[in-house]
Amino acid sequence: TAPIRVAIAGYGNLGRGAQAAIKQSPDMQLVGVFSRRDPSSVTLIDASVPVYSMDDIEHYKNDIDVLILCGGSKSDLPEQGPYLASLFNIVDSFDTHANIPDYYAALDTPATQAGKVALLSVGWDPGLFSINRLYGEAILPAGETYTFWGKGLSQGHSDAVRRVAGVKSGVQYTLPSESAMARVRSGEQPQLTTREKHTRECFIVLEESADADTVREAIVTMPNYFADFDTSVNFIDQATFDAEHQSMPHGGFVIRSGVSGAEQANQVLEFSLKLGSNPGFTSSVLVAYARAAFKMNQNGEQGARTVLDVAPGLLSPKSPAQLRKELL
Ligand SMILES: NC(=O)C1=CN([C@@H]2O[C@H](COP(=O)(O)OP(=O)(O)OC[C@H]3O[C@@H](n4cnc5c(N)ncnc54)[C@H](OP(=O)(O)O)[C@@H]3O)[C@@H](O)[C@H]2O)C=CC1
Ligand SMILES: N[C@@H](C[C@H]1CC(C(=O)O)=NO1)C(=O)O
Repeated sequence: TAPIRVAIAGYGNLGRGAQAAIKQSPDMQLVGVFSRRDPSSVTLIDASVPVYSMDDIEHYKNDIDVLILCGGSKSDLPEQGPYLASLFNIVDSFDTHANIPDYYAALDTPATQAGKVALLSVGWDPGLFSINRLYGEAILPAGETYTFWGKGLSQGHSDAVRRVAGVKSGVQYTLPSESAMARVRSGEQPQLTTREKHTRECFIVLEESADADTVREAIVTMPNYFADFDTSVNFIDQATFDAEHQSMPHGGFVIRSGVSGAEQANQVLEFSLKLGSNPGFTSSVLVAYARAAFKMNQNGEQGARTVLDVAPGLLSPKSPAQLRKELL
């Protein structure tokens, strides 16, 4: 069968990872990369495909089976998603959790009208962690669910600080509360506030003219990203940033602690990730779900979907018969 024709929209950490993941997918062909920047200024991890201007993407409507959106959730996807969903099957990693219902609606209308699938909020949280929170609640209705991240680099929060006026470079690390995790693992089932579970640590290089207090205030009060957390903001110079903040490890776990069965036994469901590269993993999830989005559309589905709507078998390049033979 013909390869699935894939393209990438937005070429940053996720975009680079998506190109690498597509190379690992024998059933896919990368058609090209689209960027808002001047294509001649965008360097691919390998120059095997053209870089096009995002302004021209409509002209490739019939050349792309599924488009992988790798823009930032803070301000790129809210603008790009609805437009691109009117042209292509898309997958994206939108992760501003509080805004997912509104963003879902904003994609559903154009995707339905275009007869395309828009698979949003794909990744690990939201994404694989969402699926495991669902398993936990559905299978162990009498219980509590906890999610912990880090210590590691959140790309969503790093993208968000980079969008603050006066920030030249920035990253954000998420630190889980050791005491909160210990209480959960002991089976206590504590009621924990957002602030009791994680703290956030930012490292920022300021633009020449920027005021540190103004930048710090804009970050720590930022709704949905920092306002509900104890957040520290550390200002460093570019040389230190370049030397000490280039890797993007992360990870975390979802744990459901509940009771079930005639004997009302204690049951624990846990799913964990240990990521050497947050973008390298997230983009691999995006590529697997790009395969599923294409198949769903081929099967006649249209409109917005999330990972909670996707049958796991669709993620695999293997046929259902092969999967039954190999994985059940
Ligand atoms: N659901 C999940 O589990 C996860 C979701 N995410 C999401 O992924 C999003 C993207 O993360 P990430 O790839 O790290 O973001 P980046 O900051 O690396 O890239 C975001 C966009 O910025 C532009 N860009 C990239 N590099 C440059 C540059 N040097 N100069 C100018 N513009 C540039 C690109 O657009 P263009 O090419 O058009 O200029 C790119 O699409 C995050 O905002 C987060 O929300 C990330 C991890 C997990
Ligand atoms: N979407 C997150 C993926 C995980 C990481 C995270 C956090 O550290 O707050 N929340 O969810 C990311 O952008 O890295």
